Amino acid sequence: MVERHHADDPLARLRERTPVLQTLSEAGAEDLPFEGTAVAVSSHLEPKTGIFVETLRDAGAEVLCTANDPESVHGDVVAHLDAQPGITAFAEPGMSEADLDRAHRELLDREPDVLATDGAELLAKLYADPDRSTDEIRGCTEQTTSGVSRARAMEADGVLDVPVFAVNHTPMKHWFDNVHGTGESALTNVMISTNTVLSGRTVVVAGYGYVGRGVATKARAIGANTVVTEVDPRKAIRAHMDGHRVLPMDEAADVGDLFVTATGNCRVLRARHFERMSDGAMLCNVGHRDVEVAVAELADMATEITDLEEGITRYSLADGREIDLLAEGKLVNLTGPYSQGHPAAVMDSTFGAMFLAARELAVGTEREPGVHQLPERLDRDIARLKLDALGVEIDSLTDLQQRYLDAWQRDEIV
Ligand SMILES: NC(=O)c1ccc[n+]([C@@H]2O[C@H](COP(=O)([O-])OP(=O)(O)OC[C@H]3O[C@@H](n4cnc5c(N)ncnc54)[C@H](O)[C@@H]3O)[C@@H](O)[C@H]2O)c1
Repeated sequence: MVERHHADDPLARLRERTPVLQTLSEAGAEDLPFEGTAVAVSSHLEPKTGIFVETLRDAGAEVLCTANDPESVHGDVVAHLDAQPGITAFAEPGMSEADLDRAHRELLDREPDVLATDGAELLAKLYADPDRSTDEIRGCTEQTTSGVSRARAMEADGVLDVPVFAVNHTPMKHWFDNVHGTGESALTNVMISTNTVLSGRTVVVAGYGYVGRGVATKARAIGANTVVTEVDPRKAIRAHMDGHRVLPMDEAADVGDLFVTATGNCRVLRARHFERMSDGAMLCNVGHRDVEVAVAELADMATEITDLEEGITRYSLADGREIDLLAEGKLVNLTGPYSQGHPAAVMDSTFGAMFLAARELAVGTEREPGVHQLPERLDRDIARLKLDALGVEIDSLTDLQQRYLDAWQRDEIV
């Protein structure tokens, strides 16, 4: 992980590159929509999250921030945030999973009104403790695919009694963040940390959702041969029609040079696949935490495990093959040695959508418990702010065009 060294303000450089959040921050400082509201932010505590936290605070919130992954806590960001009025950090660099668990409990003891989560861990902790009341919680806004599926699982179990906005599922999030942000940052990290050229190599991508599609498309764009594995027939045909080779993982294991898991699922790469991989194969994960590669099975097969360099662990197998695991099977774009997460330009719209979702929970009409789509008007608001920031202008419908689209007897109009 790269610590930044802007002595006085580690967020300074990123403020310039997050125009959507800066606009929301300026408007929020006038209206103070979050006044009297405590917002708990649980995310990767790195600079872009820091900007999000400041934006909420500028708009009147008391912000309680914590990590969702101990590996992605940036000490300079935490110190900078914690020193500001209206912000309390419940995280520290080098913390263990047990420390993080304790930090989450301490944060929840402060009884936040709104949760803004990445992975829904804080939401799950809330319901895991039967002594905690959710009566005063106005809702949660969830940023990522895995967190939304977790919230849906809570809803299906009849546990969830607050509204959750599935921010991941709004177009202004997953069209850009999952596809371009993860796609580019994952491959960049692999190439830098392994000093590898991917052109001409075979990249196997497990999962062809938004993230997998981004990784596979960008890998092919830089000259790699791409193979996709899937369990959903529609996603598989989409990958096929997009020009990737689709194979079961048992066969893909034979041909891959680099394997990238992007499924949100567990044990996608496991012993039966490691047995077939070629010498020098590299494995990494950009999907869900550290469960997509069965690292313990790889360790069981190894006669020697060497920390080759930061972020690369080499597993030497009895038959002489060596397999390199990147970032210990954790998210390579967020916890790898050179990781800076997603580019600021992408997180600007993601956190912009998170901000509007949290504001809707704080001051909008009360919603039923359950998982909700972000209202389309808010998604469009983010798109407009983003276009303004880019200086890109678009056309608008003429009155006649609008009437034409609204009519079913169209011959009378044209
Ligand atoms: N690293 C990051 O910065 C980052 C950013 C965004 C999302 N994510 C995570 O990436 C994961 C994928 O997100 P998404 O938006 O693409 O989700 P998605 O639901 O659109 O796609 C996941 C795909 O994986 C497939 N899949 C499930 N199990 C599989 C298996 N065993 N083998 C092959 N394919 C399988 C599914 O059919 C689906 O098509 C999630 O865990 C999400 O939280 C990570």
